[in-house]
Amino acid sequence: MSSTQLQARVDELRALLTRYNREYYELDAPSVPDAEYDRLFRELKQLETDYPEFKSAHSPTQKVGSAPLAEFSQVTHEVPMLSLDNAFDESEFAAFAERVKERLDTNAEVIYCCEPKLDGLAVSLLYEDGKLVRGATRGDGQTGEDITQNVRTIRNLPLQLTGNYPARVEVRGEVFMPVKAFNTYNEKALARGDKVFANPRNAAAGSLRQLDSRITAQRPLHFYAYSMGVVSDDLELADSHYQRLQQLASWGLPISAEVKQVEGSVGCSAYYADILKRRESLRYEIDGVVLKVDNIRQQQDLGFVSRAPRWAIAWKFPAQEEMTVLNGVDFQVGRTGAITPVARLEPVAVGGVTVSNATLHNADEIARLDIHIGDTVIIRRAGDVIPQVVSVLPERRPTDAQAIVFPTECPVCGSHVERAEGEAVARCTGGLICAAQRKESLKHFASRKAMDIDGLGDKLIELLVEREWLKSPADLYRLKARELAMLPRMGEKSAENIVTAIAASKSTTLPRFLYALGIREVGEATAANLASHFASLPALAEADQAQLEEVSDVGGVVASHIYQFFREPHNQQIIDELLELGITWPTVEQLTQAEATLAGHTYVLTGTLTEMTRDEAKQALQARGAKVSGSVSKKTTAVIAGDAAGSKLTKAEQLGVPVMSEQDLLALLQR
Ligand SMILES: NC(=O)c1ccc[n+]([C@@H]2O[C@H](COP(=O)([O-])OP(=O)(O)OC[C@H]3O[C@@H](n4cnc5c(N)ncnc54)[C@H](O)[C@@H]3O)[C@@H](O)[C@H]2O)c1
Ligand SMILES: [Zn+2]
Repeated sequence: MSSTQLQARVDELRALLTRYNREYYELDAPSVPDAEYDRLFRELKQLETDYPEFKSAHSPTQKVGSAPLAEFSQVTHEVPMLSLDNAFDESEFAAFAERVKERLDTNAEVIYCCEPKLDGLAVSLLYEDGKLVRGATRGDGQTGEDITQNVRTIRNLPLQLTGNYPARVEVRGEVFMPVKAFNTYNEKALARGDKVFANPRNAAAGSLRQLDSRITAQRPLHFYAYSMGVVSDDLELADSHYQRLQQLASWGLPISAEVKQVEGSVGCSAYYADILKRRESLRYEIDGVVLKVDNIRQQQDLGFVSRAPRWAIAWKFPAQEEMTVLNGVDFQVGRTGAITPVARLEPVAVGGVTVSNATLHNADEIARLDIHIGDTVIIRRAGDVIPQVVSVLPERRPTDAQAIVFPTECPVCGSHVERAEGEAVARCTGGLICAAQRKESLKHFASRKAMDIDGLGDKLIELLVEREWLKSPADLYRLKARELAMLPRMGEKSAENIVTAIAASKSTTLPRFLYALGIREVGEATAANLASHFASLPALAEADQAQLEEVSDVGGVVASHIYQFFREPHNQQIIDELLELGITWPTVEQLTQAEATLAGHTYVLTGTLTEMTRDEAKQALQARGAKVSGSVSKKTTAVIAGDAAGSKLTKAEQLGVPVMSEQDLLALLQR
């Protein structure tokens, strides 16, 4: 590279890092993963080392954090709050440990204090006479933001010290959001339609740096102390960092249970390996371990460089977030027909493994991320959880990026895909024939409240599906005892029993058969209502949406599920096969005209009845052909109001729907 090219690269790196610092420290909304930031930072540092003419005190490599936001009052740190140097692998850590020994001019093993590197944000807490009087962020290391009111809301942070504490002490530590709390917070935010946080570190920073401390108070933040700033001299401090942490603990300050004293670089390596192994089981997210020379005198001998102490290093774990390119999207069909978009990624190492797939959850998530094929995306893989797409880098979108089109047909069976109103999940409607759903729909079909096939357990169904003996419920009725008997652990006798039970299930009832079909949201009760309303299967299959909604307990969503089910030719075909194979039921008695005195009327029950329960009233009305609905509309014939009737009564009055008393109801039922 020519000197002009080098200068251009240095300028570019500085501009990028300055921008990323602002996004990360000031806005709590980074646009690139830490791994990318770290790569650029190291590249710049290397260039500045190799070509000292590019060195500058204004370079991001010489600075800590970012300037405090003007919205907050400012706090000047009496002792600067620094950053830490990083090691990304064993050899970098070994080089650090060597340098420490050389600088201390010792051959003896150095004692280290090892701590988890909590991934949150650094705070400074000032205690005077044991009382918390001020809390501040690190800011640019010299000046931070006054967040006293906010830190006061952190539950495990003492407002008053206990035991034998010094008159004045500045405590430093990390504020973070435990992983479980972070997940719960995001789930709720998603349900409310609020902004979600990309990771626990952003959640902690965004929650703590609020102008309104009431918002901070609602966020599940946590604090661990890891060092001291200035301390008044009325109390003697230990000359070991580890011992000082114990002193902090004795004053009531929470410290991590993972803090450990070890000998030399061998001890540090073992600590690193142990914590890395347990990383996922810790309650909080960590991005590495911090290894500190334990002896305070040795710390002082080693001193500082511009942005970090020479006596400590952050040995980072493999990053849990990385960036890569979205090459395409596949749509997978789950056991219940739910269709999940899966991102096909350019393979990338995340959290120590190569990731080439990530879930995109559903169509809403695709819209929320505004993700296109060809986009550069940030992937997060924490623990055993399926990798997630956190965000998209819109500025890196290529011109030929393609929008993601959700399929209208099931990729497995070709059935129509349905997405119910108000639901995030899209589903395949081919429940009976869809290979992806075969096991579940067959288990349901055979279950006790459905076709009630004795002896046909879940395990056997799974085996039969795996062997492809069962592709649809109709295949059940074609099974031969002789074939079944060849299965492992199946005697001739039990094979015969099963075939007999299958044959016996042929004579069933219409409600059972409807329930067995596994139409979404059609439970036993709805199946029974459908059967008595339509009396025959063809009548039900031909009913339109409005006719279906006339059935008691059938609302718009259920009606649409039923309607769609019978529009699917595959489903109709299986039903025909089943009937041909001999499934029968006694004709359902439709109400005679004489019995159906209330046919075509819809009633709504509200309040407490005295002569009967609401359920009894409902059954009595339904027995006379009426529909009983849960909500009042213009179509309601009348609202029957018992004692303490509420909003439904008001609604009826607003809509001009007649209101009847319990006495009126009794009279109606007498007719
Ligand atoms: N994604 C981005 O755009 C972006 C931008 C800026 C910074 N960053 C990330 O932040 C890092 C730099 O941040 P930094 O200057 O805060 O340094 P750092 O996070 O690498 O290390 C210093 C910090 O570690 C924390 N810490 C946690 N546990 C500790 C312990 N036991 N003892 C001492 N300190 C402990 C403290 O908050 C301290 O300030 C980068 O390496 C990068 O990963 C990312
Ligand atoms: Zn399907």
